[in-house]
Amino acid sequence: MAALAPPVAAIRVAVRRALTGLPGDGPVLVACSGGADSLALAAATAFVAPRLGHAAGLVTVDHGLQDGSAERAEAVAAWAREAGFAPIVVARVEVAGRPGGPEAAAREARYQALTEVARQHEAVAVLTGHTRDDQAETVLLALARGAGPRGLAGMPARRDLSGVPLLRPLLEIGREQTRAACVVLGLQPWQDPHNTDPSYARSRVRADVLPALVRALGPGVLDNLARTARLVAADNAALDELAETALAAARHPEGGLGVPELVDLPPSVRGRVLHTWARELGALPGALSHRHVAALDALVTDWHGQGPADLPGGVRVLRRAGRLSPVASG
Ligand SMILES: Nc1ncnc2c1ncn2[C@@H]1O[C@H](COP(=O)(O)OP(=O)(O)OP(=O)(O)O)[C@@H](O)[C@H]1O
Repeated sequence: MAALAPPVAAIRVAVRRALTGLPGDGPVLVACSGGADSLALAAATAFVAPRLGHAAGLVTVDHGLQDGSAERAEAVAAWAREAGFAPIVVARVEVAGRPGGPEAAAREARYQALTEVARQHEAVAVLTGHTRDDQAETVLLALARGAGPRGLAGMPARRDLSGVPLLRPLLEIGREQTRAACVVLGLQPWQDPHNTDPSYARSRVRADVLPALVRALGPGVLDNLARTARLVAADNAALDELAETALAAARHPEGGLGVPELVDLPPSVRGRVLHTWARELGALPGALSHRHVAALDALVTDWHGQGPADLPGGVRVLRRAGRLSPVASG
C-alpha cells in the first residue's frame, strides 16, 4: 500500500484528536466554504468520523454576497454527495439588515445558520477549518489593536455554539498543508476573492505582514504566534476562574456589586469581574471596550464622587452606599 502523504496524514490525526471522546453518536458537521482549508478538513472528517462512530455531515453557507455564490454552494454540495457526506445542507442566509460591518454581519449569519442546522440534525459538533495561519493572523491583528489577553489568546480550539461544541481541529496545521492535501487528494478548492481583497486588514496581514515576518524571523514565527495564543489562553482560563469566584463573592444581596469585595482584587481579576458583570447588564460584547471597563474600575479604585459610568446598550452604573448599581439611562 502506498504511504499516506504527510499533509493528509497530519490533518487526519488532528481531526481524530478533536473528535475522540465526543459524547453521543450523532453526526459531526463540517462547515465548508469550498476553500482549501475547509475542503481538506472535510475530506479528513469523511475518513475519520465514521471510524469513531459518527456520520460526517457538511454544511455550506450561501451568504448571497457575491456573484455566483449559489453556484459555489451547489458545487460544494455536489462534491459532498459524491464523497458520501450525510446530511448535506446548503444554508442560504440574509446578511443585509444585521448590525455591524458586512464581514461581522456575514459571520453572525453564518454561525446562526450553523447552529440551527446542528440542532436540526442533532449534531454532536460543528467543525471549522481555521488553521495555524488564521490563528497567527488573529494574534497579530489583536496585538496591533492593543488587545488584552482575551484577544491575544486568539481562537479557541473548542467553544460552545449555543449548546453545540464548535471545534477547530486545524489550529496547529499550516495553510500550506491544507493546500498540499487538496493537491494530493485531487480536490479543487474555491478561491474566496475576499481573502485577497486588500481592503480587509486580515488580507493585508495575510499577503504582506506574515510573509515579511517569516522572511525576517524565519518560518517558525507562525508556530510561535500560535503557541503564544495557546499559552495566553491557558492563563486566561485560570484568571477567568478566579474572576468567577470573585464575582460571586462581590454580589450584594440587594443587587449590584459590593465595592469592598472588589477594591483589593488584583487589577486583572477585577477587570474580568467588571467585564463579565457589564455583559450581564446587557452591554453588547462587540461594543464593550476597555474604556467602559476602565470607567467602571474608576468607580471602585479612583472614587472622587464622579458621575455614573455609561455602558453601551443604554445601561449606567453608579456608586452608591459602597455598591455599584445599574440604573436605566436616558
Ligand atoms: N460560506 C461558508 N460556508 C460554510 N462554512 C464556512 C463558510 N465560510 C467560512 N466557513 C467556515 O469558517 C472557516 C473560516 O473561514 P474563513 O473564510 O475565515 O477562512 P479561510 O481560511 O478562507 O477558510 P477556507 O479556506 O476553508 O475558506 C472555514 O474554514 C469554514 O470552516
